[in-house]
Amino acid sequence: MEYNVGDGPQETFVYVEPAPLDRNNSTSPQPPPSFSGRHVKFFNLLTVPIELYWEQETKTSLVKVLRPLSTAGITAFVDHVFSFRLREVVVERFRVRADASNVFSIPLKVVDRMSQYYQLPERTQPQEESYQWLTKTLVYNDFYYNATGRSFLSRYGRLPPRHFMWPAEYVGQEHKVENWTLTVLSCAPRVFEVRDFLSSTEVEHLLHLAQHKELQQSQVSDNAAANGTRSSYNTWIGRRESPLIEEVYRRAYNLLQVPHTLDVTEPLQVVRYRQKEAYKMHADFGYPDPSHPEQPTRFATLLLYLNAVAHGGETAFPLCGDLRVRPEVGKAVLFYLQTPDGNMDEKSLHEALPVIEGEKWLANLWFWDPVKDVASLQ
Ligand SMILES: O=C(O)CCC(=O)C(=O)O
Ligand SMILES: [Fe+2]
Repeated sequence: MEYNVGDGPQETFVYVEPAPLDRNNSTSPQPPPSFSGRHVKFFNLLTVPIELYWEQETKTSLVKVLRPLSTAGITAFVDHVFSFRLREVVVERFRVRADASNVFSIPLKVVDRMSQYYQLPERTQPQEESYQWLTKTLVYNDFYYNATGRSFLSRYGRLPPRHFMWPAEYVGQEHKVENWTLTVLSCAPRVFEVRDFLSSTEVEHLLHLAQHKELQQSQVSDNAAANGTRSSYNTWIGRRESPLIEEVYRRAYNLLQVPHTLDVTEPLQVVRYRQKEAYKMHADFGYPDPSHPEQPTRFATLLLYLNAVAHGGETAFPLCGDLRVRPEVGKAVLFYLQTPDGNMDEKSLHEALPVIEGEKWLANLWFWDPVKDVASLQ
């Protein structure tokens, strides 16, 4: 794709999603989404915090406060309206669209005028750097959206993922790693299942370790918006807690073909959902500080199901038809959070449906690209 973000014409590789194939190599249409929502990314280009509100007919509610020169992402429904407010004044309104990019900012041409009008502080040197990256990203997003039909949810200049990605050319395609088989459940996003990834001894061991720790109410990074988003409890299990756990990590690294030497994962997060508990639609990736040269963020999620749920509790991927994965003891599900050009994959939005009967136990293992750097997230 050719583009120009102000440094002269340039060319780059962008990922255009291929039509999925069926087993006979003929193209089959991508199933339509069963969810009328989108991932929405907001940019604050000002040197002061900006408040993001959700505007409903009868009330408005604060979603979050964006720090100066930062970005934030949320999941929202098409046609919902949001606003930026500065000193209680609405400075911009945005409507979530089904047929356009949902990357939103105060228009570039009014940033300076607005800064003067409100007598905002001048940009410091690090803020100036972030400002340059963010404005280039906004310009790049227009080119990217035209070429790919997707919003550019990464930062301009971010490299493609350094890690290997398994191809997903058709549903049912299989890849073998050691004694395990990755079976493609969806091509966009790339979702794979691996049955019997954990032995029953490993599952019992993980449950045993988790049950002996104190479970905490699950958190999400953006608290204000998240009230009611995630109702489960969880705890964390580090790699070195036992030889059996170390073996699970080793196998997971092999499954994804990522280097063992790098600190590419977070600790295992074991989650318990009781009846009615759920995790509403969300993205697992986050946004690093725009000035961070590596732009570290989550790259892939490996879900490990630790029990079979009597009723409910499926993991749903509603932006690729209505894929629902049923928990089964020892089953793993791998999905990528990025596309091969380093963009964040909006289609990886997913949801843990409410448990209707029984309990659900699951572990998340999050892989980072290039390496874990939680402190970089805004
Ligand atoms: O519980 C599940 O099925 C998915 C959990 C999840 O998406 C998360 O914890 O980020
Ligand atoms: Fe998730």
